[in-house]
Amino acid sequence: MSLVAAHDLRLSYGDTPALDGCSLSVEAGERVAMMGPSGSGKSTLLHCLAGVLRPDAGTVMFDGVDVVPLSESRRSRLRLERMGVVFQFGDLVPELSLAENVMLPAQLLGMSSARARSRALALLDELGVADVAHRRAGTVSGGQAQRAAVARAIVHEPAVVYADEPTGSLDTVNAELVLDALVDLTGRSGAALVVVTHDHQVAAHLDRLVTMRDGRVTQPAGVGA
Ligand SMILES: Nc1ncnc2c1ncn2[C@@H]1O[C@H](COP(=O)(O)OP(=O)(O)OP(=O)(O)O)[C@@H](O)[C@H]1O
Repeated sequence: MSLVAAHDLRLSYGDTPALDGCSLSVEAGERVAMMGPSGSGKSTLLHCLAGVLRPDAGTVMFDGVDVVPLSESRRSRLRLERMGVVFQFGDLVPELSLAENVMLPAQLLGMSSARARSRALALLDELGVADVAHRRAGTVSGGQAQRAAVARAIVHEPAVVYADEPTGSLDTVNAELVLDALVDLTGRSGAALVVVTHDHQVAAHLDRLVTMRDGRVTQPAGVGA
């Protein structure tokens, strides 16, 4: 059984179809790059997989449970317990320090402050931002914030991390650092990873590339050629 299995998803924003019979499966521990033209539905799919958006039709099985019919609070709880998310512009709490932001999911899941703090600091150290761990998130650079967002997505050892253009707002050096960190940390923890990217080099580092077009996952042209 796949860890994630989305089947025949349909979702429209008013008259605009974003997903049109979209299906995707992700195995436990598998790392998948998702590419496709702007507007092809990548973000919408990721948000459905993470249970943030509810499709108009279709199923999103996560570890054997269809998340679509679940209440918003149950989807939030499942996301907190089993998933990590990183979005393009991060979404850290600006008034909290980087360390406090990273600690949040672990603390919400009942980890003691001391243990959550030491895990957060170890991750931030590994990501090269230990020196700014105590700075408020609103006062650090985009690259530093994005590395903290990666740490926050992984601190509670989720089964899957969804990353939506996590490096889109970063320069090349920071983009590489953030992606390397995502790939490395998910690899070591055994988490699956689905990352939306426009960068073919990133895709080349992952287990599988899927492309989206017109609200559907298609096979990439030329695979195996
Ligand atoms: N909140 C929204 N309201 C209305 N239409 C939306 C909304 N979000 C997305 N859309 C539309 O849904 C379609 C799919 O958008 P989506 O953001 O999922 O694509 P994407 O592949 O992630 O694009 P990009 O690479 O530009 O981020 C597009 O036609 C887009 O304009």
